[in-house]
Amino acid sequence: MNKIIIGQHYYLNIYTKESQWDRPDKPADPSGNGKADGPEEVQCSHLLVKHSGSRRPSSWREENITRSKEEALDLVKSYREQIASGKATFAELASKYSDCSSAKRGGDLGPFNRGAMQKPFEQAAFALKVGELSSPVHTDSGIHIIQRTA
Ligand SMILES: O=C(O)CN(Cc1ccccc1)C(=O)c1nc(-c2ccccc2)[nH]c1C(=O)O
Repeated sequence: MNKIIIGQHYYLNIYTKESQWDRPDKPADPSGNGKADGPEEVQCSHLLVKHSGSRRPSSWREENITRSKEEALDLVKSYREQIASGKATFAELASKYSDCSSAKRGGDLGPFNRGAMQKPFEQAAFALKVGELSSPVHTDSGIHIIQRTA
């Protein structure tokens, strides 16, 4: 149990809201990216593969999408592998295979804040570092690979 000494000054980082007894050895980082809850806004691209259980099993690619969820997951994993190994770029595969209308923009969704996307998508996107590829993400729309671009 730490002793509390009445009247002892402590130091508060006004950006990350963290406090400490010892005098900080460097100025606080105003971008607030030091700690706490991560970025306010991210920019991402995604590749969506819909399946028979998608809320809207239709897209610019295919009027009536009948593939199973398992088939969709196999496809998403294969696209992820091609991107991660450098065999193809994210934009090449998203523009050819994504069942989202953003396929026309290489999968780019532009910048967004928390609250804009379905929760599983948001959680995955905000946990990525810039340039990082997500694991397969399941939403009501289908199965996604997400790449954070900013
Ligand atoms: O889920 C639904 O009931 C229908 N949707 C939502 C939707 C439909 C058209 C445009 C944008 C979003 C989709 O299935 C969908 N979701 C997305 C999506 C999901 C997560 C992040 C970004 C886009 N794109 C699409 C699309 O057709 O183009």
